[in-house]
Amino acid sequence: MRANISEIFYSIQGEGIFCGVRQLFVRFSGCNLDCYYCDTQYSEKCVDYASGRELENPVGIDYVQRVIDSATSIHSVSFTGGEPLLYADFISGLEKTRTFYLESNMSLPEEARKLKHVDIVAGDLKVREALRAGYEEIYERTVETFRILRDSKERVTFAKIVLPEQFDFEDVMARAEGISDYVRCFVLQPVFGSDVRNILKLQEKMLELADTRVIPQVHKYLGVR
Ligand SMILES: C[S@@+](CC[C@H](N)C(=O)[O-])C[C@H]1O[C@@H](n2cnc3c(N)ncnc32)[C@H](O)[C@@H]1O
Ligand SMILES: Nc1nc2[nH]cc(C(=O)O)c2c(=O)[nH]1
Ligand code: SF4
Ligand SMILES: [Mg+2]
Repeated sequence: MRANISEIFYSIQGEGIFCGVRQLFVRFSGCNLDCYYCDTQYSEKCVDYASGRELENPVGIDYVQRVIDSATSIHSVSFTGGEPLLYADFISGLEKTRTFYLESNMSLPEEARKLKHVDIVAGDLKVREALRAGYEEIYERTVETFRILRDSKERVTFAKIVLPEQFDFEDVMARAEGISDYVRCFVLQPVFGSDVRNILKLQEKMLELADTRVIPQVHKYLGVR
């Protein structure tokens, strides 16, 4: 099995409730959504910063398994992208020799069913303002994906809500309520560099519903990948 991978690197997890842990990141190329704020680009080749090599895409599963098996002092392996659920078959074909952490837009429930063995799910709940079209259908698929990969004794699942300065307060509250049974907590993540005043007001309201934290993208302040 093969997958298009943009980069493999070590860094600290810069987002969400595991902020600060050391991870091996595997970044898949390509996405089914088009968020206006997306900060991610893909290189044509797979750049493996862990070993200082460049590989042709698509990369074979045996190569990725070897990188994972030789990873040193990591908390977990972060599968991100792009959208890693587009590569659910590939990820489920890997032997879980480390803790698996999934970073997903949560819009592909059929693919999520293949990935029930992941240990940590950092799932986005997209706000209407993030997307150009098709929000209602994407939201429905998001609820279903959170239901499939819900928080449990075996898995930590939390939701990240990435917020611009202006957003529909009531709509975000209602959307969050729709998945609150499936997540351990909410993380409000500002679109990087934007004003947080409205986000702090939202936190105050959302705390009536669930544990809700405001955490920015820490890796960008540190200037690391
Ligand atoms: C690049 S995405 C990859 C995983 C998946 N496609 C998703 O959106 O969750 C990783 C995380 O970065 C967030 N993100 C992307 N661009 C951002 C920005 N400019 N400011 C804050 N968060 C951003 C996404 O919302 C997501 O939580
Ligand atoms: N350090 C660091 N932490 C991250 N957490 C989520 C990321 C992502 O792009 O998925 C990311 C990333 O790109 N870098
Ligand atoms: S879903 Fe993730 S990778 Fe895709 S466009 Fe949005 S932020 Fe970028
Ligand atoms: Mg990133």
